[in-house]
Order: sequence, then C-alpha cells, then structure tokens
Amino acid sequence: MKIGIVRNPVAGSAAARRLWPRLLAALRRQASETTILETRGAGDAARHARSLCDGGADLVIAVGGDGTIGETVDGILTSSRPETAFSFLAQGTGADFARNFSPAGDPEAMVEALLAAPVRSVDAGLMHCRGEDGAPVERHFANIASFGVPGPIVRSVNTAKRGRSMPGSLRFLYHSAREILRYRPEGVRLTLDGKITFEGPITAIAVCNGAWFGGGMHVAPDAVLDDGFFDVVLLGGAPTLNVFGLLNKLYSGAHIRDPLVRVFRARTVEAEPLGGRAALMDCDGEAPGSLPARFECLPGRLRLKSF
Ligand SMILES: Nc1ncnc2c1ncn2[C@@H]1O[C@H](COP(=O)(O)OP(=O)(O)OP(=O)(O)O)[C@@H](O)[C@H]1O
Repeated sequence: MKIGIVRNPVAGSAAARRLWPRLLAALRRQASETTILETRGAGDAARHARSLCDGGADLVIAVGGDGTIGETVDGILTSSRPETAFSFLAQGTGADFARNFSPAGDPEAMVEALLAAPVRSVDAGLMHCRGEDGAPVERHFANIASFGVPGPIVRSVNTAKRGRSMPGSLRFLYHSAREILRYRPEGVRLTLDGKITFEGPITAIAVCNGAWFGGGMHVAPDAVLDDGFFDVVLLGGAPTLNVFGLLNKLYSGAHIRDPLVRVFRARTVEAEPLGGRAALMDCDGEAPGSLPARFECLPGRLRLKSF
C-alpha cells in the first residue's frame, strides 16, 4: 500500500510529538511505500494532501491537530482522486475530531488498528465564507465549523504565546473564559435548508459533522458522521454569567437541555450578519474569516479508514 503522510511538526504537545518516531517506524513496517510531507504553515496540509492523491497514494494520513486534519480532507476532496482513503493520527491541542473514535492506546497498536480498519464513507462539510482580506474562501471540513464567540476563542488559542505547556483542553478552557468575558452578542440571520429559522443575537452557532469542539466540549452530542446531515447547535445571545453557566454543561452535553440552546438538523446552512459586526468563524480549529457564510453537508463524500 502506498501511504502518504501529511505531518504538522509543531502540532499539539511536546509529549505527543515525541511519539512520532515510534508511529513512523510502525507505519514503515507495514506499508510498502511511505511518503512524508511536513507542513510549514497555513495551506500546506491541503497542498500536500492534493499532491499525494494526484501522485497515486492509496491512503493519506494526517498527523497533527484538527486544523491539519481539516486541511488534509480539503486537499483530498479537491484533488484529481477525491476517492483516496483518508485517516489520521491525532496529535493536536484540542484533538476534537479524534474524540469521535476510539483509537488504541500505544503507537504500535494505533497504527496496526488504523491499517487493519475498513474504509467507510462519512460526510464532509463544505464551507464558504469571507476571508480575513474580504476575498471569498471555500474549504472542506471534517468536524465542526462555528461562529460567534468560537471565532475569537480559536484565534486566541492559536496565537497566544502563553500557556503552551498547558494540556490542550485546559488551554481551550482558559481562552474560552477570557473571550466570553469580552464577547458581545452579534446579530445573525440563520437559514436552514432554505428556510429562515432564526434572526437575532447569538453567542455561538456550531455547524457539526462531529460531536466535539473546543478541546473536549460535547457540543453536538447526537451528531453522527455518516447520517447525511449537520447538527446545528444555536446558543442565543445571553448575559455573560449565563454563558459561563452553559460552558460548564458543554463538556457533558447537558447544555442541550438548557432553554438558551436549540438544536436543528440540516443539509445546508446559511448565516448572514445583521447589523454592523460580522461574526468571526472557526473551522476545524482554524480561523478562515467571517460571515456571511454558507455550509453544505456532502453526504458520504469522504472515504475514511477509521479505528
Ligand atoms: N511548521 C509549522 N510551523 C508553524 N505553524 C505551522 C506549521 N505547520 C502548520 N502550522 C500551522 O498549524 C496550524 C494547524 O495546527 P494543528 O491543528 O495541526 O495543531 P493544533 O492547533 O495544535 O491542534 P488542534 O487544532 O487540534 O487544536 C495551522 O494554522 C498551520 O498554519
């Protein structure tokens, strides 16, 4: 089997990165050919994945965090061979996509389980939004795209110099608390499958293929990767104190029973800003831009070799 690896050498913790030589040795023992391409910055993972697929890889494995996983999926699905199988070895800070699976414990067992796993079709998301420079951005995603307070949170997590030694989930919690204190609800019109469903101030809206974001928050507990729909979780505009109350419940999924939260299922989601400020976006742990945005669920589009 020809395996292409897209690795982010700076993703996640130093402890997770120290496992890489063992993961690589295990992969090399079991694959006839391995090509490793390392990223240096934004966009590299998508470019590398595209070139590996175009070059005939049977399987492309992302090694890194949610950003690397999402970009790799985008590269595969925009290549000349979008049916190329995808898998991942999660080494990220938040590592939320991996929470939808149960990877085996040690590196050798993880690689063995990954290579023995069947390939199944799962949904992918396609997002269009306005980039930081105002130009249109189009990108596939594997896990979750969201906007409202998640936008500044993901920017803060990704750019902060301090706290890099904290465990990933604690780092997300710290930055979430900081940004919730600063956040003022933004007006949004939400249209689901062509029908205006909500107009008003929001704290957050998450368009979910997978179930976790924010370093372990179980934001869409009923989301299923291969059901052909997004779970859309809407947290309406609320005073800061109420948002802090919900933050605690988000880890267990208990927030969905709170009156401030509504959950919908949809195939297409459109979000437009109402008023002066356009909510900032988060897409698989990266910061692609701001509203207006459109999200399309692509049923069964990604061929995933998963644990
Ligand atoms: N060699 C590199 N040096 C610095 N930044 C890089 C490098 N390669 C990729 N990046 C950046 O890393 C980000 C992706 O990080 P990734 O998602 O893999 O890990 P993480 O942020 O630690 O984990 P998570 O997204 O799960 O929280 C992208 O913004 C990308 O531009």
